[in-house]
Amino acid sequence: MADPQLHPTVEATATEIASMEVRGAAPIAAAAASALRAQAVESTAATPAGFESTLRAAGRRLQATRPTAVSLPNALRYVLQRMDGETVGGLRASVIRAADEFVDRLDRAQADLGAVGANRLRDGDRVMTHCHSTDALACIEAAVEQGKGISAVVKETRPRNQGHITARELRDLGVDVTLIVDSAARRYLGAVDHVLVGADSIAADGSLINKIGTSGLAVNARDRGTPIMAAAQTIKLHPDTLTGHTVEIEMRDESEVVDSETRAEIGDIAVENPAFDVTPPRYVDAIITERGQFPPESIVTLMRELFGESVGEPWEEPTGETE
Ligand SMILES: O=P(O)(O)OC[C@H]1O[C@H](OP(=O)(O)O)[C@H](O)[C@@H]1O
Repeated sequence: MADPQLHPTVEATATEIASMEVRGAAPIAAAAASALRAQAVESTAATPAGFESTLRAAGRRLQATRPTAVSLPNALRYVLQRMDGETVGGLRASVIRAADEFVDRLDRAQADLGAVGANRLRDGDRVMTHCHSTDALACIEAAVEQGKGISAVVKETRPRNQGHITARELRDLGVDVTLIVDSAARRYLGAVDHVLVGADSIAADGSLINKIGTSGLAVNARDRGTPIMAAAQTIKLHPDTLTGHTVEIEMRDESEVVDSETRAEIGDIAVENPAFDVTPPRYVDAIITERGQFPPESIVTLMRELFGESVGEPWEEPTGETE
């Protein structure tokens, strides 16, 4: 049941993230920060403690939607750790400021990352993509803006076919696009210059957590000698993995894989639908961030610089202070 304290925008955003109407790690982060902002703007809390408690409840509601993309908790951390003030008005202003700053930084980071990624692409290059990643597309967009001619082989990316979104967006950029089924990827790998994917999370050891199918693609790409680059803003770096935590892989509903008619036909056959997989760092050539490109094994240095060794969960109520 919806929490009556929560602003309708928080509920709506949480529902849209869970149903994947809002999807892609960066768009999810922006939506979550904006939802906290809406909660702050219209909060009717009478006391500073009440205001903070409601913002944390909104954070918990958003955090509980999807488990794999770390951009979501990183967005909540950014905003909630900057919530500061002695009065409701002061607290409200701090949340609005932090949310606006976060979204602004996100936009700038993607543009900066795009410029870094574009430097790896030469005029005439052919790129293979998997799923739909706004960070990955920013690299191709920047290359096209530099006047480079780029063509693309786009994997459709079952079960939700987000490759179709990539195909349309690349076509609109003027890229020559060929759409293929996922199982055709190996056949085309010898004829592409790069595999370019996004990331939902990057672990401290440089592992790439991305849409299911990425790891098989990366192994095949290595076998064919095709370099693989992952475009990932630093909000995709997973700080919990610094202390040994693993990244939870989201299991989604079987209805994304089989329709109800097929479900009835196949009877008691189990269907599983993992949304992501883990690509070991040795299969990834470069992680492209707004801070430059990194070999996966060195990403831990950047993570320590950005997060330190400890990260909080500012959406949790401090012990003994529930309201
Ligand atoms: O942040 P951007 O680059 O847009 O997307 C990053 C990743 O998010 C997507 O996951 P989903 O479609 O939300 O399950 C894909 O796995 C994509 O590579």
